[in-house]
Amino acid sequence: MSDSPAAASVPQPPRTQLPTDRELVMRVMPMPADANGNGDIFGGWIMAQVDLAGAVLPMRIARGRIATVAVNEFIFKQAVSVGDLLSFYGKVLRVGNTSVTVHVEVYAERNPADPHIVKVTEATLTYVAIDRQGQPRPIPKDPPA
Ligand SMILES: CCCCCCCCCCCCCCCC(=O)SCCNC(=O)CCNC(=O)[C@H](O)C(C)(C)COP(=O)(O)OP(=O)(O)OC[C@H]1O[C@@H](n2cnc3c(N)ncnc32)[C@H](O)[C@@H]1OP(=O)(O)O
Repeated sequence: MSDSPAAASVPQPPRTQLPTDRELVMRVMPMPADANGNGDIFGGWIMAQVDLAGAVLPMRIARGRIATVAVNEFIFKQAVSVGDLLSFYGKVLRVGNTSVTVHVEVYAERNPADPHIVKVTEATLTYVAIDRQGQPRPIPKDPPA
């Protein structure tokens, strides 16, 4: 019960708000099949979602095929639970000759009876624009038509 003294003493992650300075690139809700033996969501499942979400802005910029070349940083700040609504926000940090580096923040919306928004994960990833042979190609400089 949430109003018991024992539950009241369980530390809760800080409440926060969804960011307004970056772009919402993906939303997804983890399912029971994505959970580990503790009932939390597998870190590997979260990493796969971050890879997909992180690709959205670089793909727009590269205007074509890209490949993940590096996960520069990955932080699991809070556990994710079945039923959390996960929102992925992206921000471009750097556009190079052939690569785009993005920062992704993941927020969980949980507990509809007493809504909480919690930052659960953040990561920095680099994607490379590739041609049909899988070789790096220059990022287009001209704006899209
Ligand atoms: C319209 C829009 C809607 C979009 C809606 C989309 C929805 C979303 C779709 C999902 C889209 C798929 C998203 C998943 C994509 C995979 O899962 S890809 C699978 C996993 N990745 C791979 O298999 C890649 C394997 N690696 C390779 O093939 C080669 O290493 C690569 C990537 C072609 C690069 O080749 P290379 O010869 O190593 O490249 P190199 O010339 O040394 O460096 C190229 C650039 O990478 C940078 N780089 C190299 N190493 C590093 C490093 N360790 N750290 C940082 N940067 C590095 C270099 O600095 C260079 O950058 P620039 O200075 O040119 O800007």
